[in-house]
Amino acid sequence: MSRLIEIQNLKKYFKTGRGMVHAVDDVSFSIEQGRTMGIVGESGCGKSTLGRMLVHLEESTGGQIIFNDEDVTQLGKNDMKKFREHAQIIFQDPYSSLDPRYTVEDSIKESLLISGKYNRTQALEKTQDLMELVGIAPRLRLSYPHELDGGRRQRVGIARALALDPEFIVCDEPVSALDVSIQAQILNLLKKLQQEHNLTYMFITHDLSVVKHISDDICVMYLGQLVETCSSHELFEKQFHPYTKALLSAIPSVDIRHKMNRIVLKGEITSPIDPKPGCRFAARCSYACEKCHQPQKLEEISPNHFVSCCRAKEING
Ligand SMILES: Nc1ncnc2c1ncn2[C@@H]1O[C@H](COP(=O)(O)OP(=O)(O)OP(=O)(O)O)[C@@H](O)[C@H]1O
Repeated sequence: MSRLIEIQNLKKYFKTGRGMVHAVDDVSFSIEQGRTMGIVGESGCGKSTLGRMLVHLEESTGGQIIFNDEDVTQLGKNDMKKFREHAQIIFQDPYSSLDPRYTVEDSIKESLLISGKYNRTQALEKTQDLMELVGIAPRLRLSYPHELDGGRRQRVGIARALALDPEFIVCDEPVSALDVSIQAQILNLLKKLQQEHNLTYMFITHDLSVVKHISDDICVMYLGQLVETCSSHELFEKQFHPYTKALLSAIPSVDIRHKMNRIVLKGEITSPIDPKPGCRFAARCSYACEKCHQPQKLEEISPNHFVSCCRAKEING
């Protein structure tokens, strides 16, 4: 397996009237071709900002994004245009990302025509192929977004993302706005497309049962930082970071072996504005001590399982 995307010390800070928001702070990980990296963490931890940087909808403040061995943050205008064809995004709410004045056909055809790679006839043919690929009936080609249900709208969003044959897709909460029955259909469609087209996904969600179903590997984020990462299978078996333990303890489990006592977090959430060095979870962590106020490093605690907690070994025996 080869590495498709690697991010190194990636940062995004937003300047605000009250100070600098550290939305993504020194995050590093990589994704192998054809695999899905799940990104989990509570609201405001920087998931969407990270996703937007990886498809260059947002400029990074620092760090590197290596895509197919090239640093995307250093690309010129023409190479950036090419990169943006290879890296696409699917949004949570296709209703707001689709133009209400465009029919299904126009929405999908648009990016094909803008790319300059297809003439009108070819773009129309490819649009029809894409509709079939994502399961939109031909009779819906002239429908407008408001005439479609949520599932079909998301299928249009997926067809648009696939139009230029990308290698990498950021899926930013793509099923959170859908009914549970439709969620499964869209997740299965994404999996099928991944297998057929060897796609690499970064899948952002706050829903742990969704991430368990779809991801090969998982990154757990807390207030802009990566606190734990390993394979999905391993994370649901054994967590080392106190925040990951609390996050996973909230999932209802029918399997008695994996039943965890719910850990209710107490204490103030640290502000993302000009945070102090040290563990950002310390204010809510029952294991916090003096050492936690010093900068923490992501360390390999077992093969391919990385944790950013100076007490991880001690508290896990
Ligand atoms: N344009 C911006 N200007 C200032 N702050 C921003 C901006 N965009 C995001 N932020 C802040 O950056 C932090 C991370 O936001 P982000 O939307 O990436 O988190 P998230 O984990 O995706 O949250 P959610 O699950 O609610 O979408 C938050 O504190 C947010 O308020």
